[in-house]
Amino acid sequence: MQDLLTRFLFPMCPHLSLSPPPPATLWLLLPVCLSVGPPPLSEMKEKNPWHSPVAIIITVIGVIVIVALVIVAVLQNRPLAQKYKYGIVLDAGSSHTALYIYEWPAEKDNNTGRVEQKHSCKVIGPGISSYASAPQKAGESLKACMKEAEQWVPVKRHPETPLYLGATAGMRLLNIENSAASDKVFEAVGEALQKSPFSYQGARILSGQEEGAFGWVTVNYLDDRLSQGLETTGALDLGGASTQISFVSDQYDGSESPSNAVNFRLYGNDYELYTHSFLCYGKDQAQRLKLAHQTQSGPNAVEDPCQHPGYNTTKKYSVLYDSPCVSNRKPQGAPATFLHTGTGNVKQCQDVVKNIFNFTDCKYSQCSFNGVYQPSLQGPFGAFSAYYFVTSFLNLTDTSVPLEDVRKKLERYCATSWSQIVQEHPGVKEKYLAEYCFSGTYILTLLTEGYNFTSESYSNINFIKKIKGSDAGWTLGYMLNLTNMIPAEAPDSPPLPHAGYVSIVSICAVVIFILLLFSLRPLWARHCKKQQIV
Ligand SMILES: Nc1ncnc2c1ncn2[C@@H]1O[C@H](COP(=O)(O)OP(=O)(O)OP(=O)(O)O)[C@@H](O)[C@H]1O
Repeated sequence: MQDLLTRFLFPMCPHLSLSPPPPATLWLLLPVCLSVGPPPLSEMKEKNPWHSPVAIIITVIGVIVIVALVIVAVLQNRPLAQKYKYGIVLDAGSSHTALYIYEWPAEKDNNTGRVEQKHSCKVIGPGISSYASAPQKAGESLKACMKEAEQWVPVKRHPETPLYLGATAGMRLLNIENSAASDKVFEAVGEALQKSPFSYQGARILSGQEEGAFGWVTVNYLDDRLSQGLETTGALDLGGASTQISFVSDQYDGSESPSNAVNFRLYGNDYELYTHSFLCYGKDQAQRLKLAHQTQSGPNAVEDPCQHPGYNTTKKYSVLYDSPCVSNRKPQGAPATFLHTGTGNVKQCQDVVKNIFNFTDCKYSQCSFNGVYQPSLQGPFGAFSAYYFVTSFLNLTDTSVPLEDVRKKLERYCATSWSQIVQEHPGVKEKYLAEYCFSGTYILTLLTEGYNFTSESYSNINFIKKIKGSDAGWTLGYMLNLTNMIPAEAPDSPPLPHAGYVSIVSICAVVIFILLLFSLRPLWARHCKKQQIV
């Protein structure tokens, strides 16, 4: 090649030198040769070589190349039409089933905080455990939400979209009571879900520990605490049939009560999580526990301080005791029904509620209740599900309000007559309305006497429904875990973002081009001089 240059190209530039320069400098001289062109000897000293037509052409080409480079850099980094992936989780709870659709950018499977809830659908009817005597209906009940999901997820993504069903305390209880019935419900549900166009990954009962731990993952993932290695938030979940508490405590290394430990390695950080699920201490089952206690003394009628004055309803024993949480407490010779009336007295309600807890037995260094170990509370807490439904209805989500004032507010609410409550809240389900006084009292008792939140630490609780548009609950954490979307190690990131890299390369190309031209000027001048001398 150098030979070619010496033979053909160099003679085209006789103005540079009569004897060809060494081959290594030929390449460097070439642009100068072409750009400068052979000036007439007379003008050699005066005329600015940069004004020659070839120089202008070369400059224009240089500018075009630079503009092209910049255009390539800009096009390379323009926001592309984003492609998304999807995942669907059905939360088959004790009181109802809900479907959640999650969405994340297709190329960012492993990135942090990018999975978001796209849509949720509340299945009409009760939880799947209520279909024990007609399992087919459990499957049918899911159809409407599954149809909705088909519309929300783009058709071409259907076959690759994983679909999971996780059942919680309602099915845990049914499984304890009648495992054959629980299997049949799962069979029916599985059949229905297999017919969907999604990639069905199975239905199973989550353990209480999983429910607590995945709720904690969800809260901390959505808050970007895991990826950034920040202090984590504890998770408080109050369902219909069970309740979970999960948090990281410096005091807990799993040696005391190891059954409460869950270990995670997420984004390069190790977490030793304390978690406990109390079966039968969800809001609905706790109400049963309380009524079961109250009906012991007088089976025909219960005067309930947790119901509003004027509340008066006949209830069936068969319904009240239809749960393994209370079935062994049914009073001997109990009538078919009992009269449930209200007196609306919070202090007495608190005393009745306390009866469902055992605060005395504890074989560990410290306990929450029922002999369950609990390390000292630490850090902020997110409280969701029924914690939020109840406190938001009662206007008690502001935890900066002193606990004493919260209690006074609840006292006034409970003392309000039932007729007034119904009149003031025409749009609220009567079942919920009848329970807010009890639920509020239960939540305060559970938090303060059960989990040992004090007047100070109570203000560390945040009652939440959603975080950045996604519902707080176990479902997102469950899906992130099953799809391996949270890496154990922090992902290696390139030292520069792509846009930065392209910009730096472009700038360097321009600078090198300019430096090259300038560095060749003396060379060019020397050759011109040589020509003059000759
Ligand atoms: N708007 C509301 N007001 C009051 N209570 C509500 C409201 N919506 C739901 N609930 C009740 O809150 C409780 C918790 O609901 P959630 O859906 O979280 O529980 P679940 O998943 O059915 O229960 P579990 O997790 O124990 O299986 C249930 O008792 C439910 O009936």
